[in-house]
Amino acid sequence: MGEERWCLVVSGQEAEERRRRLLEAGLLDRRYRPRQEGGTVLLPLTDEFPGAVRREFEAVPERPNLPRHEIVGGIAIMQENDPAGAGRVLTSRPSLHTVLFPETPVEGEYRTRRFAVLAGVPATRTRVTEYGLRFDVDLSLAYFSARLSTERQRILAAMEKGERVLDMFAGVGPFAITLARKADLVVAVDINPAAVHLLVGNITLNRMNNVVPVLADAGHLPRYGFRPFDRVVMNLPMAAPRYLPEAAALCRDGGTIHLYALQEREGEHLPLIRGVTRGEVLERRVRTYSPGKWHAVYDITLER
Ligand SMILES: C[S@@+](CC[C@H](N)C(=O)[O-])C[C@H]1O[C@@H](n2cnc3c(N)ncnc32)[C@H](O)[C@@H]1O
Repeated sequence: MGEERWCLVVSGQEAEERRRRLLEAGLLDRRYRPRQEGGTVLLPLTDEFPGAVRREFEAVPERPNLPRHEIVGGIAIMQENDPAGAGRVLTSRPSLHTVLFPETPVEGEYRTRRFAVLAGVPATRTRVTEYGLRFDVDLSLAYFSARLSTERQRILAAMEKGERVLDMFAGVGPFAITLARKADLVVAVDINPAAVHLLVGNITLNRMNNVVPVLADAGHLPRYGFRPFDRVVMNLPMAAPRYLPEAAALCRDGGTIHLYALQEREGEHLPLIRGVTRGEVLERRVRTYSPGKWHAVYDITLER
């Protein structure tokens, strides 16, 4: 069949999480294709590892040198306006139906982009699978980024079962629906009607009966009489700090606020956070936005 390699044998359920962790640690051998054996998944390793066993693997066929792109479901988003390269990207994976080039940056209140179609069928709508959940997205109508999937899993892991969660800037629902796996209730708010329309579809698609979609301005939420939440997610890096007073008013004492913010200095938003809240604050870098600027997340645990 193939070549004998070291590998880890994991259950189907934990395969995606283990694959991601091995990849992050540089231990997954990407030259070979993971494969199933009975009810288990075999993950090829770059080296011998405690618990590793020897199995045969098929090598992944070499890909032609492709231009840089990001994949969102069946759509590839190119970094350069390169129609010839787009054609090669399109044929590199059978799952792709469209290759787009962003003509604008992420902009406006709805945080959307305008795209040119470089190859494939002219579409901005696609279905994304993330950790077993499915999301219908339309990249020209509502924001979506697959790059935040690790963040969603981090918050899910930090949650207790049965929490009440508020997602103040929910978009098509990736945080809200992910966190609904553990939450008792998730209130998912967005100001963009197209995002809320997709969110409603995604709630149905994932058979969630504990997510309440709300079309509203997050700044108006304190006046709607919600009972305080255990956790508030604020994923609007350009402007979320402005809404911290509302988030603090909606979060219970001892609850947690996850504030995503764009910054160019460590601790840039700490003075504002200290001015509005009391409690423990942990700051982490999430991803680079542009040279010298990054998205940070501040996990704020309110004092009891
Ligand atoms: C960066 S996107 C994040 C969406 C989603 N959390 C995700 O991870 O895909 C921010 C979202 O906030 C929404 N938004 C912007 N201003 C808002 C406001 N004042 N109230 C509620 N939603 C708002 C936008 O429409 C957009 O969908």
